[in-house]
This record gives sequence, structure tokens and C-alpha cells, in this order.
Amino acid sequence: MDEFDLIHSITPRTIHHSSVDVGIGDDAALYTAKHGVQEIVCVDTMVEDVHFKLHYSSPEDIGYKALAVNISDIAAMGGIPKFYLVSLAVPSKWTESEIKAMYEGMNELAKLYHMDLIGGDTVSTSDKLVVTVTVIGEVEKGRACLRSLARPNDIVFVTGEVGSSAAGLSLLLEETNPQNSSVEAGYFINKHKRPQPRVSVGRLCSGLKRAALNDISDGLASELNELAEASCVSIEIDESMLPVHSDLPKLHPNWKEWALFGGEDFELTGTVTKEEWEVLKQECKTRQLPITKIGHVRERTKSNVILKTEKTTMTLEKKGYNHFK
Ligand SMILES: Nc1ncnc2c1ncn2[C@@H]1O[C@H](COP(=O)(O)OP(=O)(O)OP(=O)(O)O)[C@@H](O)[C@H]1O
Ligand SMILES: Cc1ncc(C[n+]2csc(CCOP(=O)(O)O)c2C)c(N)n1
Ligand SMILES: [Mg+2]
Ligand SMILES: [Mg+2]
Ligand SMILES: [Mg+2]
Repeated sequence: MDEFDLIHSITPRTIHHSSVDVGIGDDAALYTAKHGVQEIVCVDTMVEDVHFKLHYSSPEDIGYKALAVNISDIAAMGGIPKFYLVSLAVPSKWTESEIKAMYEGMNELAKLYHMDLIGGDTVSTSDKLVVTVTVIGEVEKGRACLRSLARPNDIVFVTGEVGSSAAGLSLLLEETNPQNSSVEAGYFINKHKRPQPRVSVGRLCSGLKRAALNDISDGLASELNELAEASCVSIEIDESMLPVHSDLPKLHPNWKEWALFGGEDFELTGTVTKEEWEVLKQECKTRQLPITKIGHVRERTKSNVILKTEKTTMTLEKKGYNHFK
């Protein structure tokens, strides 16, 4: 495989934004930024056997998810994703058509969000596949949904459902068997392989007076702790209010662990004032975007997360996926 031919073949033939001055082909990309707009840049990496396994992930799946997790970080800022760059470390056994298939997976999402691929890097590796995606987006000045914007008495919410991605992973790793034949294993597997970033909800939140947001990569408990720490508040959530798929409890007795600590749901969790919760709830309903109230923000005395269950009240540890534990 020739690196230059590969770059040539993955160069998009059309662009969505006339603001792109120079895309792929020079030392760096150039685009014209607008006044009154803040640029958002994020980068996340996916590594073979850490984030996915090749025996159950197609190249399209890997590409799709590598872009999706980054769009999710833009959504968590309330922004619009616009451009992406892809860095690949590819083992020599990979064929050119497999690499192109990875770009097809990315392109599925890029088309949906009108995003332009504007650059990247390609190197060979003797070991595992590593895919790093950088996404650049924008948000109207002063409208970003920062983690530090939660305040006492806010409503705490989460989009979609939690725990389904972890259930899908457990099924893929054959740690869980769908003994109950009425459970659609494919549904959970798809949630794990093809998460849908919540850009629309992020945009609704950025239009409110104040909203704090975080996306769920490491797990709801971990993300809520990040919100509590950044805002210096205590967050209380109610276990019975957590939105989970009705089949989740049929899969494993420990399904609550998946919901709280499993991660990779790439849903948004955040806080808004009581008044604006009513507005957000209604706007989400109109657009058929699932969103659920799960608790409220308490006092500013301690940065922690409290979980209320039927029987007890406990501190929800910042436990979740951690690469170095
Ligand atoms: N190696 C690094 N060098 C510099 N900054 C980093 C590095 N790793 C993470 N960060 C920064 O730390 C902050 C938190 O990063 P983190 O990766 O935990 O967030 P995230 O992308 O929302 O979570 P996840 O990676 O689980 O999806 C971000 O501002 C990120 O840019
Ligand atoms: C094979 C395999 N084993 C375990 C997991 C679970 N996992 C890996 S990284 C991560 C957190 C988000 O990543 P990051 O913090 O790097 O963004 C989670 C929950 C997986 N997806 N595949
Ligand atoms: Mg990250
Ligand atoms: Mg994030
Ligand atoms: Mg991330």
C-alpha cells in the first residue's frame, strides 16, 4: 500500500463549508473563522483490544465509533461539529480496502452532520490498530454548556437510556448470554457499536440561559462526579428514575452496575434550572428526543454525587472505566 495513494483516495471530492480554504494536501488545513463564534476542538483515540476487538467489529464499525465519540464531546459543549482529522496507526496486515471501509463508517456520520474531513496522519505499526480522531466545531460566543455551570436547585437529566452499551459489550465478549430468548441481543450490540451522538439536545441546551453538560463515555457516575467537581456542587440522583431499556434487567442481575458505571452510552447528562427544564422537556418531546429527569443539584458544601435508592442513600463513587486502574 502506498501512503500517498491512500491519502489521495480518501480525499473528499466535495466540501460542505465554503469556509475551507485549504483541506487535505498542504502542511495544515486552513479555514476562515467567524466573528461571534467560539471554535471547539476535541480529540479521542480508540485502540484495538482496549476499545474494540476485531473479531466483532467491522472496519466500518470502528470508523463510525471513532468519529461518533468525538462528535459526542462537541455535543456535550452544545456545539455544531464541522471538521474532522483522522490519525491512523495501521498494522501491516490491514488492506487498503479495509482502511477505506473505516472511512466509509466515518463518512456515514460525517454526511449526517455535514462534516468535512480536512486532514490527518498515517503511520504503520507492528502491533494494534490505533485510530485518533480530532473534531473541530463551533458554538455561539458565550453559549457553551460547560461542566462548571451546574447550580443548586437545578434539575439533573440524562438523554436516551443508560447501560445498553455496556450490556452490548458484555454480550459481544460472551460474558453474558441472552438466555431469555425474548431479549433482542442485536439491539444492545448496536448501541455499543453505533452510539448516536446527541448533537440536537446539545444544541437545544446551548439555546437556554444556562446549562451544564457532559457526555457519558466512562459511565454516568463518573460523568456526574465531573459535573459536581467542576461546579463545586453536590448532585443527588434517584436510582428508580434512571432510564434503562425494559430488557436490560432480564440480561444480568447486575444491570444497575451497567447503568451507573458501564459507560460508552454517549448520551448527555447535565443540569438546567427548574424553569428551563420545562422548556427543554417540551422541546425534546416535540422533536422526539428522549430525555429524563434523574435528580437535582443540592448545596455547594461538597462536590459529590448522592444516589438515593428505595432503601438507602449513598455516595456514588467516581468509579467507571479508567485506563490506568
Ligand atoms: N494526554 C492529554 N494531554 C493533554 N490534555 C489531555 C490529555 N488527555 C486528556 N486531556 C484533556 O483532559 C480533559 C478531559 O479529557 P477526557 O479524555 O477525560 O474527556 P472526554 O473526552 O470527555 O472523556 P473520554 O476520553 O472518556 O471520552 C479534556 O480537556 C482533554 O482535552
Ligand atoms: C474490548 C473492550 N473492552 C472494554 C471496553 C470498555 N471501555 C473501553 S474504553 C471505555 C471508556 C471510554 O473510553 P475513553 O475513556 O478512552 O474515551 C470503556 C467503557 C471496550 N469498549 N472494549
Ligand atoms: Mg477524551
Ligand atoms: Mg466527554
Ligand atoms: Mg470523549
